[in-house]
Amino acid sequence: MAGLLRHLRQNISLVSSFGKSHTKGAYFQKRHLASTTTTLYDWRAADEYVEISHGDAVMRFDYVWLRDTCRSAASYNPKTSQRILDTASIDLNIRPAQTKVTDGHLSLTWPDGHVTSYSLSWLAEHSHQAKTRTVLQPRVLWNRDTYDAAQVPSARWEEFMSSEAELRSFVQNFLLYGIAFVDGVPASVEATEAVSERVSIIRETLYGRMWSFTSDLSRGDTAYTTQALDRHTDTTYLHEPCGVQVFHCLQHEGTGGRTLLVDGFHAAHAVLEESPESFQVLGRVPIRHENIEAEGGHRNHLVGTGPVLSAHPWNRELYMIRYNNYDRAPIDTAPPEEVRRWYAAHRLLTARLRDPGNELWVKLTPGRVVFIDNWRVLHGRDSFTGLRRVCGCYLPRDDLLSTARALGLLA
Ligand SMILES: C[N+](C)(C)CCCC[C@H](N)C(=O)O
Ligand SMILES: O=C(O)CCC(=O)C(=O)O
Ligand SMILES: [Fe+2]
Repeated sequence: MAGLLRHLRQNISLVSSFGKSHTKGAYFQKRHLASTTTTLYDWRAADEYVEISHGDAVMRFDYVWLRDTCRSAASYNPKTSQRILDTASIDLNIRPAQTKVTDGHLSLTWPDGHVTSYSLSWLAEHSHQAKTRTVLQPRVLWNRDTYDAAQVPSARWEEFMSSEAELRSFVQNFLLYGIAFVDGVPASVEATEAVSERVSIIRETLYGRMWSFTSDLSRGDTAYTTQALDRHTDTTYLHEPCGVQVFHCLQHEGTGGRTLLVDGFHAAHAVLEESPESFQVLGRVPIRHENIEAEGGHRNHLVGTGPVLSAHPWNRELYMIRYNNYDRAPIDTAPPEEVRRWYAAHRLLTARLRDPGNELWVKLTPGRVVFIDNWRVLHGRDSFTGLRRVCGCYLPRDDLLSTARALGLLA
């Protein structure tokens, strides 16, 4: 238990320490765990695996994995980046007839004569050990002061739509901070759609593809009123909540209606520091959220299940927070003693999320489009008076990450 907690803390703090030692550029280089000079590697062939040592890393590759992962033309098609080899046909006890390392390459000759070759640096990069030591997505956790101090630039509509460099730096900022802005966008649904499609495909939901809403209760949800909305993430009632939310306030003649943004990972990190047990409970207890509409021509009953905090099991890196107290369903997915612990943990997380120092308030105005990482950053709004119309859409997370990788970013 103590070991696991230490492990948790190390890995989560890795995420935040990226913030402290934030030097732009270093984030976006592809990490190479190993140099290609063979002299830096030690290797040894055992009965069931090859072991490669590099620095203090000892990496183990089982033979069945080495056969399955073979990148030769007969096993893998580089044109489609797809496997050809039928994995189920590999003898699970396969052993190479010959194993050697020359010029920084491991080569294995299998009993049927087929030769598989890997560069040691490629193997090191694809080792389980490397994965447990690195974060998938470097992030800068923020509160109001650190976000303000970072002076993250907004993208400009014209450049954003035409220049790949502008798009790339926008996506970079989105990945690091979980929010990013585009300024100078024409105040229309069409332009908002164009700006969104520049980043990814649009995710259609029960609210449609592009939506535009005002306080007319046209849907059975508090968003369609003038009331304040406390911080939350959207679409928690989907098993896979929408990855990104795009907002563009097209019109507001009245008072209030400011947008609240809170870095959920920063708050979760504070919980981990204060109470690792609470952090674990929030990652362990599956809860449900629901969206029920039975009036006004809409018939929906969506239910999504998942914990408040989700982390990758191999490195304990946080990748999603689900937090919506409006849409949360009765908790019947855990025994009473666990539920009691969950409420205490939820209270602590809520306190951190409500810390005024963590609140970033912005007034969205026509022309300023915000992209919010709905798996990380919570949003809310002030109550307001007067006519206010907001449009936007949701984007699937995978497709935004795909764009990021295609632009050469680490995601
Ligand atoms: C954004 N838009 C106005 C279309 C929908 C609002 C959905 C609100 C819902 N309670 C949720 O959190 O998902
Ligand atoms: O009105 C707003 O600014 C945001 C409302 C909201 O939370 C939503 O539409 O998801
Ligand atoms: Fe919302």
